[in-house]
Amino acid sequence: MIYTITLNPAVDYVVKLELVEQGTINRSQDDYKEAGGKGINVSRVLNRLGTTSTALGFVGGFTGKFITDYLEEVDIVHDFVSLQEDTRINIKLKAGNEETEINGKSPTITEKNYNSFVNKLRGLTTEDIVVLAGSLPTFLPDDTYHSIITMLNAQGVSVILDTSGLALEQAIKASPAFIKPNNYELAELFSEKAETDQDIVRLAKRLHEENRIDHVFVSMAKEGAIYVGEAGTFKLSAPKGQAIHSVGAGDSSVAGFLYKWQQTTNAVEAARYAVASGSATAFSKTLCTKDEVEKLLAEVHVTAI
Ligand SMILES: Nc1ncnc2c1ncn2[C@@H]1O[C@H](COP(=O)(O)OP(=O)(O)O)[C@@H](O)[C@H]1O
Ligand SMILES: O=P(O)(O)OC[C@H]1O[C@](O)(COP(=O)(O)O)[C@@H](O)[C@@H]1O
Repeated sequence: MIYTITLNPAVDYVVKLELVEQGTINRSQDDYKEAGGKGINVSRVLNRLGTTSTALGFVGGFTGKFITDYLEEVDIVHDFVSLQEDTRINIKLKAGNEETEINGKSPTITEKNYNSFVNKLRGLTTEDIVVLAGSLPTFLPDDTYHSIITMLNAQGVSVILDTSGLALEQAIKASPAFIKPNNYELAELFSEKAETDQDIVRLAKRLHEENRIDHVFVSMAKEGAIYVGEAGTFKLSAPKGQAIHSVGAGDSSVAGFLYKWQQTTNAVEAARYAVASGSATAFSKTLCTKDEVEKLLAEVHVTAI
């Protein structure tokens, strides 16, 4: 069974307009709300690809209810711990071609809340895969993912990780099976430039070899991705197209990789599917559908480097 963990979910409030003028009233041309947060997006895309998963983490208040109602509507099983305070709202502003994000602050998570959550992971086994994705709520320490991965590795569970900053820096020391930093997150992690393919390959190889991470998938938005892992080192081009809304593109890549890896255990095919999934989301108003992904697959060119 696949479990996605979103410790800091969000209602994404997407607002579209031509131009934002500071210090005056702006009116949106289109706006809508999405059940978001990285693990939840992974569950949503897996669901669209035809794979079931259970969404775990914390939700609270009317925004939390919005998320659980939505998941129930689309038949995604969830088992969140309920919080007293509201789940955050993240503002995703698309003004012309420019995307600006204001991610809200997290609700309070008590020790009791956290322990209830961890207890849900104790029964997982080698049959299970866990996706840990997104930022950590401010109430949890930077080594939270590190502790969860250590615990799950000891239970024989495969862990996929998509996070950034200090949470990522700590978590990689516990050797998750797969990570998906983007090129900026990779540069931040090593406090080094990650501008050329050579820079990215060198840093990704360090993660693969020194941190014993089986699959390192570095996403690079419209430049596609670089994969370093047991299967070798590959550059994957992204299909060309009109980016409509790229929020969730990274989460779609994670879901795409996992979906194809489960079917084939072929890392190159999984990486190709990951790029097509990310691009299909970037090219649509919301998260990708299976049809949209499969139409783009032939446009992802894989080169061994
Ligand atoms: N403008 C774009 N054109 C084509 N593909 C894109 C574009 N933006 C994102 N993607 C696809 O989505 C994937 C993830 O995007 P990226 O922006 O790197 O992730 P994140 O959202 O995690 O920062 C890329 O590897 C690529 O396949
Ligand atoms: O947990 P974080 O890092 O604040 O990110 C949360 C945001 O990321 C998203 O999951 C989108 O992520 P990506 O664009 O990286 O795929 C949004 O749904 C959510 O608002």
